[in-house]
Amino acid sequence: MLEISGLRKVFPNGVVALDGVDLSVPAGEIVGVIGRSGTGKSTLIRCVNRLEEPTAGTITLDGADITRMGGAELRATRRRIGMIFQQFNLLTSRTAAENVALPLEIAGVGRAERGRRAHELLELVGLGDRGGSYPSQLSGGQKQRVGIARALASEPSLLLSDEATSALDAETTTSVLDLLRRINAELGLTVLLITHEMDVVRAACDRVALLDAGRVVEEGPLGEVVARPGSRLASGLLPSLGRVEVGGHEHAEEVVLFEDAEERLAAAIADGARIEARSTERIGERRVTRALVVTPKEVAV
Ligand SMILES: Nc1ncnc2c1ncn2[C@@H]1O[C@H](COP(=O)(O)OP(=O)(O)OP(=O)(O)O)[C@@H](O)[C@H]1O
Repeated sequence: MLEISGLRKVFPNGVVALDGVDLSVPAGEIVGVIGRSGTGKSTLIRCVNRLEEPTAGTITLDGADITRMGGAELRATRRRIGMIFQQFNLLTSRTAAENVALPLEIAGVGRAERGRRAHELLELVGLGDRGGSYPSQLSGGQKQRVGIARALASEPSLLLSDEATSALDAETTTSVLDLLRRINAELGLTVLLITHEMDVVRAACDRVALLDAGRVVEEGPLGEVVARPGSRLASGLLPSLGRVEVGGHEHAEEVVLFEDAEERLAAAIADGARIEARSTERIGERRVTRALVVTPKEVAV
């Protein structure tokens, strides 16, 4: 469990990047932090492993406050926190297996054991046969898989993902996010992921927080936020189905319905409504149906 409380970061030039962030990342969940460019997402994630020094606030991982740690304790905690990056950050002069083995080398693990673990981790991310390849011989998606295997080498309990799919095309993004979900389920890994893309949140996260000007302005489980009227996260997660031209005696409305969608729409149709467009998808733990409904003015869905 990661618990961030009252986190502030003021840079020496006076920029307030984080202005009192409160955020809980429950153990074993994937939490997405979404926000526009410059809202403090990178700064937040960098404070968690102390690549950036917080100005105030606390960050506790399984009860221990990371902001107060130093020396050996901080180094040991950092080993429990893996990180993956937008640009993969692989060493170009090393093979995939050697990149994965790097954290183990730094931790003083012997050569044979490093090789065995690196191979195991590459198998886990679907690259069991590419250990001898150099980064230049791998696709973007494969490089990120190597990055994920490397992040898992020190058996972290928390994985930080900094726009890990932003440099990848849509199809590769889907497969990397599927991999993250799989390792989250198989290894019970907790994941804090930052992104500027709602599609990433929809595909990968259990919970989401909206960061705006250095503060969390809205957050919750995906299935809960989509049901909040007027929520910025809900409108981001549920893009509009489009517009329809209607006559003066008709009324067009986009409705969001949940588990009782079929009954509600059937009742509306029985009352004379027509459905111009609809889509149903699973968001978090809920089945969400959006429908563009045209009704005679006196009927409501
Ligand atoms: N080292 C630094 N010194 C001064 N200001 C900084 C520094 N790093 C970031 N900032 C500023 O802090 C604010 C938050 O930046 P941050 O990179 O955390 O945002 P972000 O949401 O990750 O944006 P992006 O998606 O563009 O990376 C911005 O105004 C940025 O210019």
